[in-house]
Amino acid sequence: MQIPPAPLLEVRDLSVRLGAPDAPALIEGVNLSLRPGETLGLVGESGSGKTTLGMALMRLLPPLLDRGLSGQVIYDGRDVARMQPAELADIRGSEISMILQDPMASLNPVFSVGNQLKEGLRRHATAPGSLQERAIRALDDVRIPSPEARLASYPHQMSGGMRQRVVGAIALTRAPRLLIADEPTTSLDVTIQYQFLDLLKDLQARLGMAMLFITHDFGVVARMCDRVAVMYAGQIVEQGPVRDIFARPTHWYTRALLDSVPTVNTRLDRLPTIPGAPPTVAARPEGCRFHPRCANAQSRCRSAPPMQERRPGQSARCWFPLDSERTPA
Ligand SMILES: Nc1ncnc2c1ncn2[C@@H]1O[C@H](COP(=O)(O)OP(=O)(O)OP(=O)(O)O)[C@@H](O)[C@H]1O
Repeated sequence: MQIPPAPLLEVRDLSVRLGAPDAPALIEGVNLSLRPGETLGLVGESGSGKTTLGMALMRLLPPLLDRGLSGQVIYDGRDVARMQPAELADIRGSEISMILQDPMASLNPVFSVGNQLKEGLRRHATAPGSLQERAIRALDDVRIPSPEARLASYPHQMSGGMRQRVVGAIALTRAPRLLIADEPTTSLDVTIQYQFLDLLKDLQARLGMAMLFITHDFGVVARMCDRVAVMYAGQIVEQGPVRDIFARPTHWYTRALLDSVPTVNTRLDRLPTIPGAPPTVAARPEGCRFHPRCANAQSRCRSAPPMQERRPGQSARCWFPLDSERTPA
């Protein structure tokens, strides 16, 4: 039997509070791990804490929240949660990269694409060739047509899909070992979305990088991810291999989320929705945080269920887990 590689990233009991140790937590008790070459999807409704978690891993949170960070983020044997600014800058520059939802948030509008790419290449790349040649190659890698001519373009002269490719090219100049992609295709048209996802997959296979893929779209999870973690109200409530989570979710929230995804056979008037709305950070209920919206809530759910393994590699935070195959609507 082949021994799987050691995790590149291991997150242990990570919480982010609004400053003081007794202040409300944006995310709480997060545990996850990621191996080289693996893609973990992070899904959940808006406000569940996905972006906060992604930012916390890179220590890019605003100062108040960064001060409220506790737990461990072990990256390649070192704890990012305890790193000093110089070490953090080093790791962000060469080991971990991030792609955000809005490419304009990552690009500087007053510099040409070539300028921004070369800045990244100058600091990080060790590949052969002149800066100009390497910049052309970087655009070619993300399949931007006429890359040489494109170097002179400014971000506003490009389409959304092209801009996101440029952001990808800049992120990859660092040859990162971990890429955090936070809803990178949400702002793109559907066909462009799929092209960009396929491109990321190709590049991942070539570079062997691990990927944390933040999305609210299970279609994207199915296409991109090996494992998935489901977040609700600041906690991971279920995680496991994508195939198992889709076929046999054990948490009622995962099940409800999956049931609200249309398939080609679903009549839209029959699509179930999850009643109610997720709680705000300040109004999270005691016990299982999903219980006020759960179809199977019982009195025991007013106390907090621990995360427990249900099947090999699949665990959930629920007192009364589901145990049946899911038949999509
Ligand atoms: N700087 C901040 N100060 C206070 N609360 C914040 C701050 N940033 C985020 N929050 C709150 O933390 C919660 C989690 O937000 P986060 O953006 O991480 O969720 P998300 O799952 O990424 O949502 P979306 O899918 O909409 O991006 C939200 O309720 C949000 O209002």
